[in-house]
Amino acid sequence: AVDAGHDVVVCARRPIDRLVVERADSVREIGVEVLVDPSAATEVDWVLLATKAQDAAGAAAWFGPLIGPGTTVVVLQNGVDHAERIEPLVPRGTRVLPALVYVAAESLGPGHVLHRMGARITVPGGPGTIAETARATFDEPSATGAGRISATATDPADRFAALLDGSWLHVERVADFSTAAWRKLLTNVGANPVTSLTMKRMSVIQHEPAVRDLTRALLDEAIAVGRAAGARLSDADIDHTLEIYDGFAADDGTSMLYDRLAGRATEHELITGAVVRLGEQHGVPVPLNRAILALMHGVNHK
Ligand SMILES: NC(=O)C1=CN([C@@H]2O[C@H](COP(=O)(O)OP(=O)(O)OC[C@H]3O[C@@H](n4cnc5c(N)ncnc54)[C@H](OP(=O)(O)O)[C@@H]3O)[C@@H](O)[C@H]2O)C=CC1
Ligand SMILES: CC(C)(CO)C(=O)C(=O)O
Repeated sequence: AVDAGHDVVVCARRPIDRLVVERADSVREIGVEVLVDPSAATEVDWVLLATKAQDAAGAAAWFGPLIGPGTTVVVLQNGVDHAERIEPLVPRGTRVLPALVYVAAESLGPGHVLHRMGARITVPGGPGTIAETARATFDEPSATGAGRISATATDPADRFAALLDGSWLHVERVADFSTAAWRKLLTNVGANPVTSLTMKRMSVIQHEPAVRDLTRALLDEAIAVGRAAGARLSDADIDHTLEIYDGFAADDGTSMLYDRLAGRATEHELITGAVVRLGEQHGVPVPLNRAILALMHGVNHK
């Protein structure tokens, strides 16, 4: 948003001296205002919510001062139920825009982020077809989903694309967001718990045959649940997701691994938990995801 020319205020829970984004070939300090006290915040056009799902309720103190009738809240989190999760926390009638984040980043400390790969954010609305989205990559959105944005756009998805126009991020707009959200969930259903449980990076899925077989089986169960829930997924999504995992560097991790390495709570309920809950709801057996969920509960046991 800074690159697109906007004033950005970071609402943090602890002071940050500098905001630094590191990439393989660059280190950049980003100029932003940082607030730590919600009473210092004022109404804004956009709230970009990027906490872990379990921290959203804790961040709700910011919503009162930040949100007014013209505000749109973009939920930049994993999972398949962004709006249902956040709507109870914001004033009734607030526009909530779910967003699928195809940006892999590792927090290296307060205000210090390592951007590993990806530049795509997918939101609901617009012309993008699901067949094309299936071919999109972390860096490149589908051609129709990234199409022209009208300067007078009123749809929240178009307005969000316009907001980030001129930045390095590509906002992709898709008509069938439910399928898109399930497809993004697949990128997490295998890699996130497997890396977090093994405490290993992507190479464990890329190169350890038994782990790869387990990952394939976790994806297979999740696809059956997604289809029962109405997502237009097919068996081809297993290979597509494994190709995505193979596209990571061997030492890339996942947000759930980074949380475990830092001793923080993990987002397993949002990912494996969603597959297990919806599997129960739709009568689809998910024994492997259920076992993985139990182990994630164990990892988070205090
Ligand atoms: N990391 C990744 O590669 C990807 C992550 N995602 C998803 O994006 C979302 C964000 O993940 P990620 O960026 O990894 O998360 P991080 O944990 O790195 O960042 C979340 C930030 O939220 C802050 N926060 C938590 N509670 C509050 C609060 N009450 N008030 C203000 N700030 C608060 C944290 O502050 P503090 O620093 O004090 O802990 C932290 O800086 C998750 O849903 C994740 O699944 C999706 C795709 C890729
Ligand atoms: C692994 C990645 C980048 C996508 O699979 C992700 O969404 C996460 O780390 O939570």
